[in-house]
Amino acid sequence: MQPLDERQIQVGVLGATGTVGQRFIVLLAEHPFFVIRALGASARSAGKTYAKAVNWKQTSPIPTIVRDTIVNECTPDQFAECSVIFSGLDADAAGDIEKAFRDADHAVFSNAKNYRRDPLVPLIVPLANPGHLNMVHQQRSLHSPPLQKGFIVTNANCSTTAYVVPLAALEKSFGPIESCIVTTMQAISGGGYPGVPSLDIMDNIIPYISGEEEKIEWETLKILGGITEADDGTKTFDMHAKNPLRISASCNRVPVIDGHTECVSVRFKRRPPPSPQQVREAMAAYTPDIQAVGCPSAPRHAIFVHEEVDRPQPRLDRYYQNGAGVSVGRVRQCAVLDVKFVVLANNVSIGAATSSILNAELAVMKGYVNY
Ligand SMILES: NC(=O)C1=CN([C@@H]2O[C@H](COP(=O)(O)OP(=O)(O)OC[C@H]3O[C@@H](n4cnc5c(N)ncnc54)[C@H](OP(=O)(O)O)[C@@H]3O)[C@@H](O)[C@H]2O)C=CC1
Ligand SMILES: N[C@@H](CC(=O)OP(=O)(O)O)C(=O)O
Repeated sequence: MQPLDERQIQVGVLGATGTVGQRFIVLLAEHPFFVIRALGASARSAGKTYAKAVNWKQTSPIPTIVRDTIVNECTPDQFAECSVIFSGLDADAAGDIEKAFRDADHAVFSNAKNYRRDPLVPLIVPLANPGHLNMVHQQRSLHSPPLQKGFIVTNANCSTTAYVVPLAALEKSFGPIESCIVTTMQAISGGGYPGVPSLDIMDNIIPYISGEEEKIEWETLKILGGITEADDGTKTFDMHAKNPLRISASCNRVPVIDGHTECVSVRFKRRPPPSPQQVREAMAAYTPDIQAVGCPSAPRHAIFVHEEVDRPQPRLDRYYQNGAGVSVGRVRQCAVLDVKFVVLANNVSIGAATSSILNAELAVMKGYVNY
């Protein structure tokens, strides 16, 4: 394990052996102030060294700082020294485990779907709605008993994350958006390891991903909606209720390993709508607040806008800004709605682990993490 200095914050990774967990390990091993202190996975892995427990699928070797770390079961007593907990847990296990860690006063940054709809839990895509982080005060104070340090923050479904970044840029410059149609082409790694059987996905497209369309349609409203504050100071997520946004999502699994590509059409409330060129310029200039705060994992540019007619492509563009930015291309007029474009995001980076790390960096910088 690395030596600690006063600037460093000890973190634990739950689901450390999984697809998202491995990406956490790669990113955290190089992090300027988070230091991996403890790893957790299922009873199948507990008691083994990380190198023995994991089926490592990354292109770089297992970082030496975790190779010989013994994997624990996911119980808070094994993570007492960790102020921050990153969760890449399977959703079947995440509900009870993440709650136990929050109740034990840990700051939990989760990728799982379990708490995304909780009215006190921020659902944060760091390149879109970092301001929702301030809901954690209310989450702590309404907890019984009130919590000093603990909270849960979730990131979104990886397909939601990809297209909500350009949507946030368009809302900011030309909003409100009135309606949106999105068709996804999702990578196999989105389903975790081993994922869809090779005989199903090779030479094929599967036009169904269980629960995915509903998640995209619902999560977008929470992310792009603001927070309403009542006279007594009580806050609620407004679910885009002031300007109802209609969304239709169609989801497909395609034979790509990493990188979700999505075709998006948008209609604005304002008439006349912005031109494709205005949309291109607004996306390229979009600067989310996390860049101003100086989060070390923030991409220099949130959205790269391609001029080439055949971009973005997963093989060429999924590592843009180390997987932390999104790539947009083919911005053009839509004959049915107003404007259409293609967006690509790395589902295991900004779609998962990178978003959690950015959310945690923001929480540290804003003073929400006590360590
Ligand atoms: N892959 C992606 O692109 C995205 C994934 N997500 C979400 O992130 C989470 C992780 O996904 P992914 O990495 O793909 O999944 P994987 O199936 O690859 O990994 C799941 C992890 O959870 C652990 N686990 C399973 N059951 C238990 C249990 N009962 N107790 C403790 N640990 C357990 C596994 O440990 P062990 O190895 O010991 O079995 C493994 O570390 C999921 O909730 C997923 O929905 C979100 C956005 C994108
Ligand atoms: N279902 C997504 C990944 C995922 O796990 O999503 P969620 O965390 O919303 O269940 C995909 O297959 O690409």
